[in-house]
Amino acid sequence: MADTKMEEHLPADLIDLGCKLLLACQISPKSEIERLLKLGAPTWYQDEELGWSCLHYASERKEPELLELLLQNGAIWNSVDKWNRTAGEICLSLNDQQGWQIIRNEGIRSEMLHYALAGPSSPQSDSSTNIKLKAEDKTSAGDNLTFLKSKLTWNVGSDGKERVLDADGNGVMMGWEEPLMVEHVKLMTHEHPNAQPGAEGMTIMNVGFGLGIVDRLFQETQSSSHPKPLNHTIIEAHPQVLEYIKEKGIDKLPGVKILAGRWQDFLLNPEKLGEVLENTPSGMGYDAIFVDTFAEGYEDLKAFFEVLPDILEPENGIFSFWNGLGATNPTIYAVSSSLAELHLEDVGLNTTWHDVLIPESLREEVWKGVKRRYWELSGYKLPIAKMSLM
Ligand SMILES: C[S@@+](CC[C@H](N)C(=O)[O-])C[C@H]1O[C@@H](n2cnc3c(N)ncnc32)[C@H](O)[C@@H]1O
Repeated sequence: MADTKMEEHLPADLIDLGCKLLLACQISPKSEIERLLKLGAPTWYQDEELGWSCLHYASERKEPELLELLLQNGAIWNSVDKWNRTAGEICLSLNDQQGWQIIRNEGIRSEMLHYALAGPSSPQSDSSTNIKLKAEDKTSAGDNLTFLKSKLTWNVGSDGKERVLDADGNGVMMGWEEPLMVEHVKLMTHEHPNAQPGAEGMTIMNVGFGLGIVDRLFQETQSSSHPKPLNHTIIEAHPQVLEYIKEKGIDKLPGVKILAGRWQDFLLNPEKLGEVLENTPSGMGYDAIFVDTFAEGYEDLKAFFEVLPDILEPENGIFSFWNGLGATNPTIYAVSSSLAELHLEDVGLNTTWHDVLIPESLREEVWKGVKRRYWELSGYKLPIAKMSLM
């Protein structure tokens, strides 16, 4: 957004061209916009009043070629206005599916390119145009190691549901997510051969205990006719959550094994990986793996994807994860979900998406007393991924 301090350092003629481009994107023909771009008009420039970029203004015109022209000339697909809306949201509000797809596709292209250029082992590189799927702060919600040292509080929210908050008042796990966890568990277990009557039971790995909702559901889905999990491994890193697990006797349940530490300590360390696979019959990998941690970003999730071929049972194994990154904005959420699908494909997994509606009532009451709202959408995209058969 054009802030006055920044403008002091910009050449006056660049600011002038930026303002002209914003105006041209509202009222001028494409030829005039092309002329300004040739003169070097900055496509990243945003006005002060609304925080709108040339792409926001152009989105109101429903002219696909104009959006393409601006994107080809460096317009930033995910720059947000004062209300956290990208140009994609302007298209959605005008029911312009074509315009929205152009912006979303540019998001996917640019994010994939970013990761391809960053390479598999480079440090967390970043650029102003790529999605900030990780807060850049060192507070508890933005940094995993800070979070793991912070003090947690268990309480009941005004929606009557239990929740865990971190030291800064951010929701680590909130009871409103239970219906979504129910869907995850259903889709991961119902059709699996090892969960059918008479079968031996599934081998399950859950990363991140939180309130233990998903773990309770994994135990409960097995009825008198369906077997309980044969093995249920939980990886959890926060010392207070580990205490809570002991207090509740979760670690004493048949088949349950607690691995105390970060998932990175177990799964990215070849010596420990053997220990993790010992829990599965003939070391072939888990039947179901679910990941839902806290204060981790897309880079961490992608690193998790990369170990899946070593830990997921290849024939019928099912992987799913809490799909919460970018969920404060529909366009960014769509791009981050597609990015995950493409990166899962890179490691040999096919993803199907299940759309789950989140009722309005669940979206309001729950946030009282919580510092940072992490969910703004009416729907949840639930991923189910399996090894693709060659
Ligand atoms: C959102 S909660 C999980 C909620 C859980 N799915 C449920 O149904 O209640 C996240 C959990 O992940 C744990 N965690 C965070 N980072 C972790 C890491 N790197 N490795 C293992 N556990 C982690 C947190 O301590 C917290 O208990």
